[in-house]
Amino acid sequence: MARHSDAFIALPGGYGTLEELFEVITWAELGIHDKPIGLLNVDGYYNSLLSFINKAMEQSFISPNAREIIIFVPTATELVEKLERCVLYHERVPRPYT
Ligand SMILES: C/C(=C\CNc1ncnc2c1ncn2[C@@H]1O[C@H](COP(=O)(O)O)[C@@H](O)[C@H]1O)CO
Repeated sequence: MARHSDAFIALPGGYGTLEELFEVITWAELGIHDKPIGLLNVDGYYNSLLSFINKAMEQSFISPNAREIIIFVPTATELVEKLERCVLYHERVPRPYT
């Protein structure tokens, strides 16, 4: 399923959502895919996760480049716009893993 996707989107969710989210993030960090990953941050649901990730970056556990893997946006419209821009960009880049 991941291979056939153009992008990944996480809505507010629990352990299952977080597990799948971090799986595709770590795959991106490892270079297994270069597809955009969006978090729909409805009513600030993911604000505390964003703070934690920023703290991990400040303390050098997450690199600034890896921090940029995730797109945090509050609305579906904004998320689709940003993901479409990323997909258009990535379609111009050869994908060695496909
Ligand atoms: C082995 C893998 C995943 C194992 N976990 C799940 N597999 C299938 N469905 C799941 C898993 N965890 C949660 N779900 C369902 O998704 C919905 C949202 O879950 P959340 O915990 O509230 O985010 C819910 O319907 C769960 O039943 C492969 O990596």
